[in-house]
Amino acid sequence: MANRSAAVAETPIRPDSATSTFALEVSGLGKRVPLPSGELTILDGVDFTIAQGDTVAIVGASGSGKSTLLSLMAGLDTPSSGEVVLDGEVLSALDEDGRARVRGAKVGFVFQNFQLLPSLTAWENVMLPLELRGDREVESPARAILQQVGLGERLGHYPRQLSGGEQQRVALARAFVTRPSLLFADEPTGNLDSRTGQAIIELLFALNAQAGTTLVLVTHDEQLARRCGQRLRLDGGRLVAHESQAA
Ligand SMILES: Nc1ncnc2c1ncn2[C@@H]1O[C@H](COP(=O)(O)OP(=O)(O)OP(=O)(O)O)[C@@H](O)[C@H]1O
Repeated sequence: MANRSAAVAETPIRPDSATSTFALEVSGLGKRVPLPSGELTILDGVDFTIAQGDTVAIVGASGSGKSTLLSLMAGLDTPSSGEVVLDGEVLSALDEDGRARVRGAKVGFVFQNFQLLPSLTAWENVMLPLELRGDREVESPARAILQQVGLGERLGHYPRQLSGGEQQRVALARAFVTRPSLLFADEPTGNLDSRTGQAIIELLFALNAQAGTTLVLVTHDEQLARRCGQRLRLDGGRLVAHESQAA
């Protein structure tokens, strides 16, 4: 674990864009879905701002709307009301192609269940976001970041040949290879044993420290939430607390 963090710290990386005052501005955000009997309100009137480089945990009981909020912030879903401004881009003003462009340029996303493509090797999985945005140079940056997460010897291995923690490190490498200014992670340690989860946490914060990437994490893990500079607490789809860590 210590060696992996040290390896990460050796090669500084910088996000391509970090120009706006706020990495994220969320105002009046609401999400409602139709039900046979009416409408379900998942999020209601959520407001907050996050500065570039902050580390933020979204916490709350199961069903409180955490994953929905994360998807809206990352432009993976569209709100019923309100607005998300991501690194200066008003997401609600964009169509799906526009949101995909913003995601490709500014956002990395880590899912709880890794979501690696099983038919691609670790290296190919990490090259994919670079290929999708049309980069000409894909092999070398993908190899470099896999080396940074300690998987330089496993480039040609398929997800089924990797442990859960190794797959999550590939997923982290895939999320970071585009040098996003914001990284969103939904329960990044949720499927891992505590020791492997701890290694992933160290890796996330090492990448944040060296690259200034804003981290926004949904988590039930109190230890991880305490490591973050801010905590957003949801209850029944409403933001009920926005706490900053004591220095
Ligand atoms: N597309 C949808 N259609 C209907 N209900 C939905 C939809 N998306 C989310 N929900 C409901 O909205 C509520 C909030 O869901 P969400 O996944 O955001 O919660 P969460 O806080 O992340 O929960 P958990 O901690 O269990 O993952 C849940 O009751 C969920 O069933």
